[in-house]
Amino acid sequence: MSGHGDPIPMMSQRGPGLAGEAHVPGDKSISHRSLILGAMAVGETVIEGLLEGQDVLDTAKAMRAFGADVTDHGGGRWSVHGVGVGGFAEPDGVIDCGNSGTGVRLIMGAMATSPIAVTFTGDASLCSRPMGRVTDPLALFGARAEGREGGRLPMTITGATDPMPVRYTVPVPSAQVKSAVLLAGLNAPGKTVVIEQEATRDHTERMLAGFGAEIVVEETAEGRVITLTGQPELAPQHITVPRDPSSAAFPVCAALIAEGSDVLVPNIGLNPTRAGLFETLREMGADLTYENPREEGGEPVADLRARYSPDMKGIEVPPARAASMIDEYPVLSVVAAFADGPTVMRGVKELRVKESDRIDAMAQGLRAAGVEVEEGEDWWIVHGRGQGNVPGGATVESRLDHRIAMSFLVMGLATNAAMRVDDGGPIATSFPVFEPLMTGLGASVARA
Ligand SMILES: O=C(O)C1=C[C@@H](OP(=O)(O)O)[C@@H](O)[C@H](O)C1
Ligand SMILES: C=C(OP(=O)(O)O)C(=O)O
Repeated sequence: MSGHGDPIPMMSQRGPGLAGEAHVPGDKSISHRSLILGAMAVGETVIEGLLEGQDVLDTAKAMRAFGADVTDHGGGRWSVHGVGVGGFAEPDGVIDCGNSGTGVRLIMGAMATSPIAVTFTGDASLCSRPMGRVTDPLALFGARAEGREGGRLPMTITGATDPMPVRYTVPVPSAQVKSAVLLAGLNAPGKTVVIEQEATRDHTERMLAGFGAEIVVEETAEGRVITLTGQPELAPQHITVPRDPSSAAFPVCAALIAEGSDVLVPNIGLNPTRAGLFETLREMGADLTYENPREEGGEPVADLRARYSPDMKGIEVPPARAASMIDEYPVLSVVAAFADGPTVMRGVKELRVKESDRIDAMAQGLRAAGVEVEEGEDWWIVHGRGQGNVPGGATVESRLDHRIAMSFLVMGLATNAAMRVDDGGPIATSFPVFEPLMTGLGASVARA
């Protein structure tokens, strides 16, 4: 199990409101995939705007351990000299994916059809998360996994020597599982078919097509059927990473709840498989607009403008939207506390197996801040108190979970008394510039 530095206690409190432009970093999902597919291509892939958060840096390190040449040119520009599909070398040491579920699961898929044995580990959070959801389908290709009970890290995967293509229906709505199977399918001869009943983020499919793989996506009565032809030669790409909507969520939600705010968050990727939060906020009555909508690098992009919205109402979030905003429920629950009436969130069992059990982590912190929350295994309800009526004044545990830490720091910008988190360290996994970005907008967020 890898370590984590000394805790960084942080606090936030109400101030004059947020103003200005918030330039959030590159998309985490797309950054991981750029490095992994770059490492599986032949030749030099150039990546602009890579997220330099710890999760992605751990994936870069792993790609080097497999033999790819990964170089940081500064200013977010990186290059990867790939080793080709099936060209991964057996790493000398353990692959430590830190806090990153996406990193470990995608890399397991990428190596599972090569004849190498790889031991994976991570921090205490990652070592508590389920890996069976990935190792089960990888076993169908012929890979073997040996780990701790319950399919937990540390775990050694021995890749298939004679991989077979598979047909697999993903049993949980998970882009990580879908992607692991597709990446494994790259080095299996013939057609690998993945079926998902609920559409999840489709960055892997889009990027595989961009690298020249033969990939067909069909909407059928069975679900979304993705067919990948194995053993292509992937052509290196020039990738510009759009800015992360999951990071944009924090300054956007802060502006909606902090009195007097008016914030512009430019160049945000609005792929429909990711933009569910913004639709939900608009349905709640948020003053949130998409300015200058356009297409960049095959992804829809717009500038988001968020203004203080004192009259938001609680709503029932459509469960069908869950996958498109799965990482945004923690910060949505904060906004819901400032809306009038209940916000009902159903069909969200996956929240219990993220970096923390996010329903439990948010429910406990919200209650400590004076907000009533009800919960069940796959649902929760936040009873909004309305703007100006949220007490706050609590210290909450971030549980090695960046989104929990950032959500409560956003909350403290509008509660009657300051909010504190015991450890803001995990924020560096996805949003290393969170603190200067927020203070640059005038928010009172600080180490405490
Ligand atoms: O594929 C990805 O990049 C991700 C998929 C989601 O996880 P699941 O696949 O577990 O839902 C999401 O929560 C995670 O932050 C990133
Ligand atoms: C769930 C998340 O990431 P991962 O699964 O990659 O750890 C997240 O970033 O919210």
